[in-house]
Amino acid sequence: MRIPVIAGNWKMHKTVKEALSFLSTLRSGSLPGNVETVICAPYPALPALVEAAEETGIGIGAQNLHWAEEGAYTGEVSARMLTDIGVRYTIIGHSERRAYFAETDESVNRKGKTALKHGLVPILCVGESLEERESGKTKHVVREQILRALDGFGSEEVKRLIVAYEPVWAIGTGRASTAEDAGEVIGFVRRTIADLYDQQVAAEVRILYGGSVKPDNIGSFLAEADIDGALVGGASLDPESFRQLVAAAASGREKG
Ligand SMILES: O=C[C@H](O)COP(=O)(O)O
Repeated sequence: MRIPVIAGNWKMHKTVKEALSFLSTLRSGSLPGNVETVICAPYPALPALVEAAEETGIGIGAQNLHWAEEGAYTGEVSARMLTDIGVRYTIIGHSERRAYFAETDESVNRKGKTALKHGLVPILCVGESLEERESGKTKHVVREQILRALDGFGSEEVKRLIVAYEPVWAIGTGRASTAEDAGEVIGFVRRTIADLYDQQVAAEVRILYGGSVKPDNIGSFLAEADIDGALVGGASLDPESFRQLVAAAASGREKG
């Protein structure tokens, strides 16, 4: 059975103080235990969040990492620096990094390998632009992103991955995909993984939807057989809204 995942991506929001205040509010209520709950925060907040999240069951993640072990890469952060402070997840290939920071499928692939080597769980983001969608290329684009990102990955590595399907046009726009469309693309991603590996591997990989997920629409996404949770931007910034997202995932049915 696949455990559902709710991952918040705070993007470039929250100082250390604001991050700790969020966690303190979140901790003041109960969080269900049968959901893998993750917060991907800006680097400066990570050490304090890891410490504050101890014994809460909440995993802390980065939003990016560098693929090299170490070296002359000004401004970058390595996998070892993240694991050293207790970070357990990292987003790779978010569309904002692809669009604004020249992230390529090749760098995403290298980052994924480095993350796995160091025991981090990569949250691999894929998704098509509006233009690609309107020209009927969604599945082609997503398949290519998956093939290139997973190039050279073994079955055991892929099982540890979390994939997030995030159509670029749905991110931060308030215009979410329909649950049916998202379910169809995510089913296609699972079949692509089954073709590349096998059914068992595909059945174990958690695949999330991301793009304008809110407490009032998450239920429809979670009702889709292949959708295992959500990667959430805006609605993860408020502790009450984030709690509602986690609660919705906890009340869903088991999948896989
Ligand atoms: O990583 C999260 C996504 O970019 C979704 O952001 P959003 O929920 O603000 O649309």
